[in-house]
Amino acid sequence: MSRGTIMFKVVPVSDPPVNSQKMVYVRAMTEYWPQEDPTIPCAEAGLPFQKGDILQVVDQSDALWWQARKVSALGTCAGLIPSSHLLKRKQREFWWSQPYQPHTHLKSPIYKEEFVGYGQKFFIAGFRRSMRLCRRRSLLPTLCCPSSCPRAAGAPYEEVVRHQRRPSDKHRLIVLVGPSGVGVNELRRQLIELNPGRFRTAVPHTTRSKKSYEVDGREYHYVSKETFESLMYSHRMLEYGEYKGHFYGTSVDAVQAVLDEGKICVMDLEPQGIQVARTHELKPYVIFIKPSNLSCMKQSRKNAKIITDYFVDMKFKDEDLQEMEDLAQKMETQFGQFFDHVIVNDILQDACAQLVSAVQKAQEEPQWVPATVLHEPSHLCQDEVPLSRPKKKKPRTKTMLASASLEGLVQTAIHRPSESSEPPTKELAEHPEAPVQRRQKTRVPLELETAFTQETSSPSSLRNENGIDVEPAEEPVIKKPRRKTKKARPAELQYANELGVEDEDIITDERRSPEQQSVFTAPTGISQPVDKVFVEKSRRFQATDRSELIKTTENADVSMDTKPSWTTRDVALSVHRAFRIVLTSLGQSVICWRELEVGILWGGRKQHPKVLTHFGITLSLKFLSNIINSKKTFVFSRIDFAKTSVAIRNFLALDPTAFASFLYFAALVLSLSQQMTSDRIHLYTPSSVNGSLWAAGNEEQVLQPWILVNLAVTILVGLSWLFLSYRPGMDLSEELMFSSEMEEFPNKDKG
Ligand SMILES: Nc1ncnc2c1ncn2[C@@H]1O[C@H](COP(=O)(O)OP(=O)(O)OP(=O)(O)O)[C@@H](O)[C@H]1O
Repeated sequence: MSRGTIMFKVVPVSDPPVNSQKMVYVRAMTEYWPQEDPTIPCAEAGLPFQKGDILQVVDQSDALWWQARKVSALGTCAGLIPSSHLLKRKQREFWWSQPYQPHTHLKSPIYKEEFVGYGQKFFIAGFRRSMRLCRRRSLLPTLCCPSSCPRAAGAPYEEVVRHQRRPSDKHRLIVLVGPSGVGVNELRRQLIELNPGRFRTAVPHTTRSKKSYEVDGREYHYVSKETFESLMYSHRMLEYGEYKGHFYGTSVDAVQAVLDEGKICVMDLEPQGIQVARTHELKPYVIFIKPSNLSCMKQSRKNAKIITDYFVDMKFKDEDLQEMEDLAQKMETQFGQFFDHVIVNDILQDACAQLVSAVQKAQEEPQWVPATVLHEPSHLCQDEVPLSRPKKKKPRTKTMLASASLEGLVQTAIHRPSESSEPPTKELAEHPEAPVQRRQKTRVPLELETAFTQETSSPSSLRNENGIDVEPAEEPVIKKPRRKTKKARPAELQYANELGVEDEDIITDERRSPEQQSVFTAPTGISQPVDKVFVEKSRRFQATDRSELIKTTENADVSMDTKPSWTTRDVALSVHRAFRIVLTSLGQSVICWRELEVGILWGGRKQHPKVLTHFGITLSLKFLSNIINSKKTFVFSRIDFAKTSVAIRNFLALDPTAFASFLYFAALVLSLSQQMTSDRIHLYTPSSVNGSLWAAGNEEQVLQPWILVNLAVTILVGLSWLFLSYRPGMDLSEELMFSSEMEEFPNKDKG
């Protein structure tokens, strides 16, 4: 259907296989459908791929369109795929064209502590606490997650190499990922129980204090908050969270310790944490545990229980299963490219068998691993695919490399990181990729990027080897902003950064030599910082003048509003304090009322002299004890009654606070023993009156023990108040409200 001149580019097949030296394997981090891409020069020649597919890139000589085939179908013809740079650009354009969607977070981890195989000789700590009930609480899921770094997330291809672990190497870390409730912990537990000598989990760190039955390094590593924070900030934590005011997390070193023992470390991670774990030292193998379909799950989870925060076993409801399925889908969409293996957990035994076999394969069979992980400690926010250009080796090595490359098997020892930075070999210099450097400095309008078959008559344009019309390197459009950039560099760069201009958008004077230019990163489409930036206003993006925005930023009062927002904890504390004030006031009011009562009774004593004299004395005593008793809320706030053993120990050690509390407690019990008499006194009517609770003549008999008990109560309360005055400022109630740890007990099902 094309008109005008059609130009074909015919490249002779070089000897032997096409560009074998440039054969690189990549994992697709996104999907691509050529039939839906209007910019592809020939949709039929396009190679569709999905996230996670491993592609063999056989030709990268074109800046925009590479040729590749799927490793799963190496016998087929190579097809066209967008180059890394072009695909990234397409992704950005696609992103901008999308309506605004608030970021949805996946759940974040918290930790549960649990014995496994109760009565057996090993512990498993650090199991996640189910988020089902407690997820509504405010947690601090501050995951240090480079995947949230848009640059890392945006890399469309990731270079991978085939890696076979040598028997002398440490084992690869096994990471299990899955939606809450799918059975991640169950499978891990089963795997470890199967062979505790071979599999282990990493011991997590916590900032909470050790319980009496715990051993440091067994359930947890107990560390100070400062130590924990330093681990966090030095990126030594694979993931961490806060629960009940304490930090919990699993460190790289804890995993390393298991691997150093020669065991296989099995841990579960939230998908956001996978990127952090992808290091040279851990080489994680990620297994996604996926729920089966709803009807199967209803059947298989008929008797399963959800372990909740409160240790109440609950059955799965339909909506739980639905939620699990939805979450699994979201995880797959967002993080599927990082999964090395997927296991559908339907029949538990089957899933467990699959897990054992997958773990075995991960350790003993060749696998595709990210090149960065294999070469050196990873650079977490590395944006582009490293895309090293394999160096042309001397004949002997070359054969070895070529054959290894062809087999798709490159050993660690062969593939050295230095290769990417090494200067090109002679052969490379002989066949320079057509003006690579010029392409780097050239801005190709997007519409021209696909103009393989179009003719252009622009006299000022050059034509690159692909027949793409490009503007010459010395073209003024490029030069102008470059000079400008140079002049206004400090301020502009600062604003540029504020406004999210990426480094690659800024033209500098540096000219990269073709030697440094990786064929993979051919940055043909370098853009310039434009005058307009898109700013989100009223839930959509609108173009705004960059200079205006800078002015606004300058003029705006940028002082941060550091006013802390109210947390649930603050509300609880305020309510507690308010209650304390109300209770105290109430106590004072009761005392006033007593005073009034005594007054009234004394006033009427002529009528009932005997009884009322007793009343007067006893009520005065009661009045005194009430004054002191009104403080009892505070007395009991000085001791943690939940920890009875500690309280008794303190009492025996004659700790004044514990002693005072026990005296109060005794006083309380004594006063309750005479409560009935107290009620009769309150309802006193002379025995002569019809319906009186008092029999004539026995008032004294009833009142005698009442007076004695009240006397004892008053003495006890007085004494305890004396003891308390040793430590007047102590009040544990607020602390206990939040920091009391729940005493857990073994789960029946699992015990
Ligand atoms: N295939 C299965 N068939 C039947 N029951 C299962 C299966 N897999 C897991 N279960 C049960 O489902 C419940 C939840 O499993 P588990 O605690 O392992 O989930 P999880 O993925 O670790 O979730 P969470 O992170 O919320 O703790 C457990 O009672 C477990 O025994």
